[in-house]
Amino acid sequence: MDSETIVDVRGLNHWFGSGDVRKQALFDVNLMLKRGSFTVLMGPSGSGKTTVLTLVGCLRAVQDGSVRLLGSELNGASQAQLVSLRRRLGFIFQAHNLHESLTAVQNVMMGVQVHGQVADRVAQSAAEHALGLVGLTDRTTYLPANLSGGQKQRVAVARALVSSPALVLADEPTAALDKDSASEVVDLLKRLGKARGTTTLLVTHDNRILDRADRILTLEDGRIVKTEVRAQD
Ligand SMILES: Nc1ncnc2c1ncn2[C@@H]1O[C@H](COP(=O)(O)OP(=O)(O)OP(=O)(O)O)[C@@H](O)[C@H]1O
Repeated sequence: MDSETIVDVRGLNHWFGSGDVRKQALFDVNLMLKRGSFTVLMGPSGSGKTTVLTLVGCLRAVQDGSVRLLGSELNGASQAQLVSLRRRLGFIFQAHNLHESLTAVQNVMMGVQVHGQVADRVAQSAAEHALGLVGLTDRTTYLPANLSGGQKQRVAVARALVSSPALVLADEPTAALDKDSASEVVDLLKRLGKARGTTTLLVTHDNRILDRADRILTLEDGRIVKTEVRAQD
């Protein structure tokens, strides 16, 4: 795998449950993400999108097939290896998952401090910078309760990007947002990702996002049934 390939998934199968209720959720999934690309994974509810994202994100164990992430094979990797790889990723979820008792800047600082011992002063300055990039310079001391849905999700984007992860995994990041906020959040992810060479894999039902993607993969019943490549500026 060359250094431009961030994720390489081959022949990935996955099952949930055991015995009579064992059910196959993924069938022979193959996908490759190149450095700096912005890929959207779409498909109906239950088609397996979140399962793919959680396997690539080291959030569940690979059962069958190969997932190479940043040059490391996840199938058979130890918990310690998975934890250390997970630290190199940024995650954004549908619900922003901010800590309600922490201000915007403190939430983003946590994105720096999960990576180990970083002086508060250094983490704070990185967090303030990241909040500036998402247009929230004047909201750094606000608690989540005093921010709009779009602003909270922008804080979540800042938190995911603050430590310059190689790969950002986003699961339905715009589901709870109105049209304008959704566009803003996706544009930010795309623009900041391109500027920093971050690779993005974004799971969505949201058709409003599709014109931003370099590549759109469609999953149905656990299989990738379509790959569309979009010309980008
Ligand atoms: N923890 C689990 N236990 C049992 N079955 C599961 C589990 N998680 C997912 N599944 C099943 O695996 C299949 C794929 O689910 P997954 O959540 O990946 O789909 P999805 O495309 O992300 O759906 P949605 O858009 O509704 O989030 C579904 O049939 C689902 O019911």
